[in-house]
Amino acid sequence: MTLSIYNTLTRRQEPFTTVEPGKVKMYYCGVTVYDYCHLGHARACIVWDVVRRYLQFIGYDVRYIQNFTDIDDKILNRARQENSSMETVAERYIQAYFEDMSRLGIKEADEYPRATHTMNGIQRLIHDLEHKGFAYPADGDVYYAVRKFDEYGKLSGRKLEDLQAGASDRVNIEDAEYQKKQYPFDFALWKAAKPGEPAWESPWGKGRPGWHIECSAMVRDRLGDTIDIHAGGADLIFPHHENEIAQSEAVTGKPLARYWLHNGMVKVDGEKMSKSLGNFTTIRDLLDRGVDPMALRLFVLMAQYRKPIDFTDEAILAATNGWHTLREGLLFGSQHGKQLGWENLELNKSQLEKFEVEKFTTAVNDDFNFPGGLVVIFELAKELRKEGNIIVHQGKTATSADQLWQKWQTLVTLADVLGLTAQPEIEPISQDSLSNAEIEDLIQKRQEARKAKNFAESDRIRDELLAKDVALIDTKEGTLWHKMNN
Ligand SMILES: Nc1ncnc2c1ncn2[C@@H]1O[C@H](COP(=O)(O)OP(=O)(O)OP(=O)(O)O)[C@@H](O)[C@H]1O
Ligand SMILES: [Zn+2]
Repeated sequence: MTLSIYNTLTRRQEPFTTVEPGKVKMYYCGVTVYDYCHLGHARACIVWDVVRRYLQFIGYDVRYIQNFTDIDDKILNRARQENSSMETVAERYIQAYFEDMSRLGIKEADEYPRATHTMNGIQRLIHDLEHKGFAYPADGDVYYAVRKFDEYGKLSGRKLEDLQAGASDRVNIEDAEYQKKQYPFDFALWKAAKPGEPAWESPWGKGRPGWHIECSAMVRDRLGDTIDIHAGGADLIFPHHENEIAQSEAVTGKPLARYWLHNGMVKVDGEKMSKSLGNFTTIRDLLDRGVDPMALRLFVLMAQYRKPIDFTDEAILAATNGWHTLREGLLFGSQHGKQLGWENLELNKSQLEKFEVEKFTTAVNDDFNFPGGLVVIFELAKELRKEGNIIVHQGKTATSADQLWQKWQTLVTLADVLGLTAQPEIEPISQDSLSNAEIEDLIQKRQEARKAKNFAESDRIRDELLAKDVALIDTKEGTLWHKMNN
């Protein structure tokens, strides 16, 4: 079975074919940099990282571009609050983005264009839109005339008439922007400079670009008129991606993207996790609480990528459990390889178990079914864990070293496609284990140390537990713990 994927644009699962054979051009709408990334961003970044890795695994040459939105009202508000500049805020959170994503093992994109670095491309596009009659200036702003683009609404399935009916009682006619627009759903391509805000020279006067135009300009500059995959969270389908299509396709007359892919939301109590709503947990908070980055990856990949997922402590604990099983399988080579006569542990793609690889690709080829791929990975990990136990307890196993080598190579290779890797040197597996009562006692002592603000002691206790394979997760309701070898 070859790869087929669900396309938001056609609302169908379709065979995957590319503009240029063997090559994939992919663009992902990245973060607006005004705060630390939360678990919703983690999901989006993990999903698209794994999609890219998988496409490479099945032989595509992938060019992957992800933007940073570094001009935005939210960034300006943040700069005002802390009495700094838009650049300072943006730089800080771009830096933080790279720190967090490297902890999660996200591969870097080929390029990270920023709105502030794309001013020529943005202005060229607005100029072309104006020239073709899709945009009109209004008092220093420039707006896109949505009624001029016949196909407006084709991605989201929303019709302008319905939008208008739904919004008539919510439109603020006092709003300055509203008064400049010829039609309420026209959107800003360029906004006239406001006092004290950063601004760029342009044919329409000093100002700054709207949000949607930056992505159209970046795609056009970096990847060309038609790309293969345009990705982002499902919250971006309308209006952001609808507007990107309207802008780009009005100018080029060609489809902006062959496939529109959208990841489902991370939710908290049924609501989207969001910076704006304030119901978020940052990636760094979660990892600093002791959750393994690979467990977070598993939390994301255990769900079909388009479906929403609820963030709960229990779900993270279940993923942590899964990760410890998988980790044991991945560490099989470093733990038992010497005894089995393996000289080095280098991976060799020609020595994989073809049948298992096929099961894995058959699963994932069905609309990036990563949970299906994980089933194959977990089967291998459990088999190797069992073999490891036999070796430890009986000194040897009846399975041949060659067979085990193939299994282990296959496991490590397939897990790596999902970005799941284990480091033996920083994750030693100890032999002596603690009783439940001893663990509870140490957790109690750690709580007391934390209450007394003796963080050195509380960290020491956490490390002591970790060295004995007991992981802690602090939650609002107290500390949960988990034995990593179970
Ligand atoms: N809760 C979520 N679950 C999954 N993906 C998300 C979530 N929130 C944001 N994303 C995705 O992350 C990427 C970057 O989002 P962006 O920086 O625009 O966040 P945002 O929506 O402005 O933030 P917020 O809504 O948290 O204020 C987008 O592709 C977006 O769809
Ligand atoms: Zn975008």
